[in-house]
Amino acid sequence: MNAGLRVDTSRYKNIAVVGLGLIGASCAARIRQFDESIRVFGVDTDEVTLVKAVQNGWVTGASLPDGEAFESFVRNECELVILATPATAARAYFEQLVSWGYSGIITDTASTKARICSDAADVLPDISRFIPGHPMAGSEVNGIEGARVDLFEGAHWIVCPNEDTPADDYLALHELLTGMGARVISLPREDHDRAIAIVSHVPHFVASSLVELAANHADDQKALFRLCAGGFKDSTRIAAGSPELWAGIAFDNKKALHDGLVEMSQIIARFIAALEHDDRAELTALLDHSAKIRRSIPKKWLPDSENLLEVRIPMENRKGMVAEVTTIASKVGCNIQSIEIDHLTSSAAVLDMILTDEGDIGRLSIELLNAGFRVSLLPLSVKE
Ligand SMILES: NC(=O)C1=CN([C@@H]2O[C@H](COP(=O)(O)OP(=O)(O)OC[C@H]3O[C@@H](n4cnc5c(N)ncnc54)[C@H](O)[C@@H]3O)[C@@H](O)[C@H]2O)C=CC1
Ligand SMILES: O=C(O)C(=O)Cc1ccc(O)cc1
Repeated sequence: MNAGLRVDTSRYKNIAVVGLGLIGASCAARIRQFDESIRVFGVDTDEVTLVKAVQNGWVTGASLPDGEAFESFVRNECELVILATPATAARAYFEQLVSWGYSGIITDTASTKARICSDAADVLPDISRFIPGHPMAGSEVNGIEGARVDLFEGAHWIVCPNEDTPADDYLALHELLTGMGARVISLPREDHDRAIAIVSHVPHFVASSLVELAANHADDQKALFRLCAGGFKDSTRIAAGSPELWAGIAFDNKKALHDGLVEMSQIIARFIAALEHDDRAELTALLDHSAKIRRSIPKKWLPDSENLLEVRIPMENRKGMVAEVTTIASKVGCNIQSIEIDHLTSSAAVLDMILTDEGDIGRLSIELLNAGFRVSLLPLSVKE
């Protein structure tokens, strides 16, 4: 790897986690395990949750939202706020943080991005301080009881930088999240809700529908549900999630969820039609198509080999460069293990990314070149 003065990206040493439920407490626990020197201040409306977080050693301080200790932490120490409440609660925190003169970075974990981004834009005097995030890991067990230190291990964590996002802030967040075991994917915030409707929100409502179907046919629920094999359990686990949380997600992403469910009903209608027409070939073709696609999804996203690739791109005062480059890398399936800025001289810097052996490197180079970047690629031996 090239020598040179590195920007210190591990600079988040004082982090506030607001909402210590499944996601927030898992974040706090993992951050503390990753680096004990990081101070994590936890905030929740539920006092029992605060006590558990402190007892487990997942936070170094904790208070209710109106606690003086929270205000003092934000005013004097805090460099990063992670909002891990339902999305509807975020606006009040943006307002509170602004009133306390907070100028550090705010990120979040909400399942939808439109509402929280619009609230941030309304409230924050400088929208570049908000970098939206969304871990694609979770569970049907909500609250701190469901929290696990390894929840994000190997999971994708969507981050939505845009042209306003300062490179150093994005890089520092990337460093923290990869340190927590997650694999960071950049996605434009405008594309997030439509994409996630298909892979998360529609599946949740389909899972609930399957449970409804079975319930409609269960005189004695226990007897019918005892017949469930793994398939039913696999496809319905998420239906046990918090109804309040999911109703919130549904209305925050109403149009995309609605359109996805309509499309889903059209797909089911094709199965119904094939049955009605005794069309075995059509039914088999439909099943074959989805079986092939399902089999091609890896159980775990793992690099093909331990080979790493260093990608270096001169930085030419181009606004939003980091968002653009990382979004292109995510689009072609490349996994950025680390990303840093090499300041070669006072006026010349290079964006330096280490990629694992995944994705379409050829397409990455072409897309970066087409976007006007000068790119150099260097295979790295694992021992370097
Ligand atoms: N459940 C899941 O699998 C996933 C959830 N998310 C998102 O992460 C966020 C948190 O979800 P979960 O952790 O699952 O929810 P949760 O219900 O497990 O935890 C939420 C926590 O926030 C607290 N809380 C609620 N309102 C608050 C407020 N105004 N101020 C401070 N604390 C407050 C609650 O007491 C609770 O401890 C949501 O936006 C959700 O959409 C993201 C990925 C996965
Ligand atoms: O439990 C699971 O498998 C999930 O899919 C959890 C989940 C729930 C909500 C999200 O926004 C992201 C992930």
